[in-house]
Amino acid sequence: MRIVADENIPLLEAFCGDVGALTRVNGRSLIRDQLRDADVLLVRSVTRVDAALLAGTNVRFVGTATIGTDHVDTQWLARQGITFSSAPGCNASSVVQYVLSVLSVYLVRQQRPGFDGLSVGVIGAGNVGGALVQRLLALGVNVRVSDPPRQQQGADLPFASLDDVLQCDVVSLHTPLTTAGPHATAHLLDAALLSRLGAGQLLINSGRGPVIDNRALLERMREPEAPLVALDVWENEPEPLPELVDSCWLATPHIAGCSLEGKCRGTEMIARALHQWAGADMPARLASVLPPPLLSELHFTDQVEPMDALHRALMACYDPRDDDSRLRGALARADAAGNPRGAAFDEQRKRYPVRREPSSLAVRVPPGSDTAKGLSKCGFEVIEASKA
Ligand SMILES: NC(=O)c1ccc[n+]([C@@H]2O[C@H](COP(=O)([O-])OP(=O)(O)OC[C@H]3O[C@@H](n4cnc5c(N)ncnc54)[C@H](O)[C@@H]3O)[C@@H](O)[C@H]2O)c1
Ligand SMILES: O=C(O)[C@H](O)[C@H](O)COP(=O)(O)O
Repeated sequence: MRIVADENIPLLEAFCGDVGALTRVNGRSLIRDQLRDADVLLVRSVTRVDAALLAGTNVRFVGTATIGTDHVDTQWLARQGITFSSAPGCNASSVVQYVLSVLSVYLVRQQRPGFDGLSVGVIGAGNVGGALVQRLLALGVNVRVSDPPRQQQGADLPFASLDDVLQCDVVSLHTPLTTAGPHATAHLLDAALLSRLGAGQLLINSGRGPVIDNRALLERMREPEAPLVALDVWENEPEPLPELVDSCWLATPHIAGCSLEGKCRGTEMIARALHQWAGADMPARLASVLPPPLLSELHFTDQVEPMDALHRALMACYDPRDDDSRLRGALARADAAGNPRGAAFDEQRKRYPVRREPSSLAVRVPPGSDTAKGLSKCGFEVIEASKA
């Protein structure tokens, strides 16, 4: 079996080496000629998988190590009898970590005492948005959810109208990108809806870029009383509007889901599907290839304010300002050298530093304290000092 795979899917040799011979490729520039002898194609979100790429090839299995599937023409694959598999939920906790860290920096910036009393509107409450809602409710946040499909299914969530959701202090987008059907999300936030957001509000998009009309957002940000904006995803990646990047409070290169754990889960999920399709037994290797949890030096005493401890723990694990400054620096260097900005954007993703999720960080705290409770609610491994 010949497997062609994106060079940015980690650990494939360990997980799929027994199924076939692996050839690594740049997923962004992949063309049909490179798939002549391939039976299997494994991609990330940067490869458009459709008739233009696959017609006339022998590829019979396509896997994407991602949650999102908008880059794959699944209907065409089904018509051709090509098996398709994705990795639902694989990096959901990584995206939740990104949002919690962004919120924590926002709270400090706005000089708010903590999560308690903050209102957050979540648009799309599936694997990512649903997990975020549970974390936020546990932290005492006033959460409002817009997710018409889940509301129609009778899910138990604090549903509200889109109008009400847009009045929250923070609005966070977690829908897939869809262009058809009653709940299509392409340009869901258009000029009219963006005009309802005002100064002091924060808009976060870590779903898919085209869910917000990026030109309309740029126009809105040029007007008075504009909201703060944190974008991880963009229209026309890897070449977002330069002025939009400049106007954002936090600009990151589509890395919200890029924790080490999230990437490894993505690999494991498509490897499992591939083994099943090939009729082979899956090697149980994830535990042995993942680095162990960090042995943290973080240690909080009775003196620390719970919100201060939570902020410091979140930042110790992941500070989105680091990704923001790396992206801006890379784009500025590309501009100065006359190099393409898209290559600089992609390079930030390819060379992304190892990022661990809160569950991998052990924090020592006084037993039974509010600090212990807050850290647990954000998913940290809490060691109460008396037991340490
Ligand atoms: N930035 C990143 O690195 C990153 C990482 C992971 C996922 N994502 C994106 O996040 C998206 C969501 O991930 P998920 O795992 O939660 O997907 P999911 O399919 O589990 O959930 C999506 C939710 O959106 C809801 N929805 C659909 N149309 C809607 C609409 N018009 N308005 C409101 N809600 C709507 C669905 O009912 C569903 O509950 C993915 O499709 C992917 O595009 C981005
Ligand atoms: O949909 C997803 O899972 C994420 O958007 C994905 O992790 C990020 O894109 P990628 O690194 O796979 O290109």
